[in-house]
Amino acid sequence: MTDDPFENMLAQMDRAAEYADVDEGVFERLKHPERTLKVTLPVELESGEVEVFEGYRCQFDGARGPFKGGVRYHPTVTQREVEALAGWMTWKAALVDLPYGGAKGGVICEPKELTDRDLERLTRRYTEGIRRMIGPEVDVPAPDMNTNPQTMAWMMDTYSMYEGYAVPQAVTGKPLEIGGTPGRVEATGRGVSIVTERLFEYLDRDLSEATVAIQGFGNVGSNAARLLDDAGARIVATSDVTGAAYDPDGLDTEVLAEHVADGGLIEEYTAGDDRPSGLVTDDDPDHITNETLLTLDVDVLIPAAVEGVITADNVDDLRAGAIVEAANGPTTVAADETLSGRDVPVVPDILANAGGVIVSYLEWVQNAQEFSWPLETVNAELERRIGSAFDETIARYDGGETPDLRTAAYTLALERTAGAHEYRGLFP
Ligand SMILES: NC(=O)C1=CN([C@@H]2O[C@H](COP(=O)(O)OP(=O)(O)OC[C@H]3O[C@@H](n4cnc5c(N)ncnc54)[C@H](OP(=O)(O)O)[C@@H]3O)[C@@H](O)[C@H]2O)C=CC1
Ligand SMILES: O=C(O)CCC(=O)C(=O)O
Repeated sequence: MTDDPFENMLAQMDRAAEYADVDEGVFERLKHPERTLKVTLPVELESGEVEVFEGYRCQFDGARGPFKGGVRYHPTVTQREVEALAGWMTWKAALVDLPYGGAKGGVICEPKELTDRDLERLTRRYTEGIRRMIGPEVDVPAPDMNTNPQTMAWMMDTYSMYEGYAVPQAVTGKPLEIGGTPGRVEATGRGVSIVTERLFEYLDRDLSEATVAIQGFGNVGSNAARLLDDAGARIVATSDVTGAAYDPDGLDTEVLAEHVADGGLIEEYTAGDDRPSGLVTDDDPDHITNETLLTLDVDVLIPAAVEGVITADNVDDLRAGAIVEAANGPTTVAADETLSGRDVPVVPDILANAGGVIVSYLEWVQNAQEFSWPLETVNAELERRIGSAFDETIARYDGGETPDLRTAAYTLALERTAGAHEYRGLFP
């Protein structure tokens, strides 16, 4: 088995193809990204030093509509990773039935070592580099790891400067002041929370008695933690890259979020005195490794950081009752087969983390309409769309058509994407 995320995505497709009604020629086509642009990005840093970064934008498949997908800033970005992430975006958009194809962008950099001004220059350089490839009807970037509304504002501004007028619809995940939608910042975490609640309903288990461990406490992990906490679940562990905090009585997700927002590391987190949620614990949390967090005996494990963390090497040690994949690609195919054999429900990434792209779509629609919706409308539409994709996935799995939820989700996504290709035709 492989650590290569692209190979992992292909293996997931192969696994699902056994159960999907897809033309062989079209299926072969779907294994190849449409195009990937590699850009060289010289940036004069605030220190006066010039650093040359490398970035990518991959457009994986555009049969169903404009390409859509986030931009990641991370030291471990590779072309293959960006191509895998663009593939997963394609299956995600198809599964939740958005009129989009899939894309992804990435820049190899360590954002923690860059100042805000460095990040702005890098973002503007990157946007200029991929400018000819993106646009409201062509390819619409959004946030992913280590990018945020400010990054999207710089992208929107750079794109707009070249067009000569403001083009809010060119990116999503923007600040409200320039055409962002209420609800996008927390949308991915909200979607994770909704599908976890739906899974518990389906399994006839009680979420208010459930313990949850979340790897990663960034945008997605922290919002999922807060919303699941609000839904009554007990968040017993979470982490950043430095390590995890674990308290079997439950962590105070509000205090923890403040600690992280103030620049604190999870490995430094202590319970402190200020507990606004009223949660009572006497002790500071234990500090454990990210690897140990994955093996905790919890009702739900939510990987919400990087890909390839649940593998053949640790799957036998996993004790979680269910897995909800907030991160993209956290489980390798080898581990997946073991979990499927053990009947551990795994809500796949293309469903579990689709809340982000759903609300990005709602932002894009509002920009096109030059009209803005209230938060309640956005959240209700998110819940309706992700709930409906959840029901369709369950219907395919529960009827015995597929061995697990991932295969069920992939068969739906592959059939929809292949169907678009069949109607449009493979040849110009
Ligand atoms: N943002 C979005 O809307 C969407 C994101 N996703 C996926 O969700 C995942 C998280 O994204 P997001 O929350 O936006 O990213 P953030 O950058 O906001 O947060 C990432 C979190 O993961 C931690 N982390 C990074 N590397 C590791 C590692 N090697 N081991 C353990 N923890 C690590 C980070 O710690 P530290 O802060 O110390 O670096 C941080 O807590 C990604 O897989 C992303 O692709 C999916 C759909 C949409
Ligand atoms: O909001 C979007 O358009 C895409 C978010 C994203 O990158 C993802 O779902 O992985």
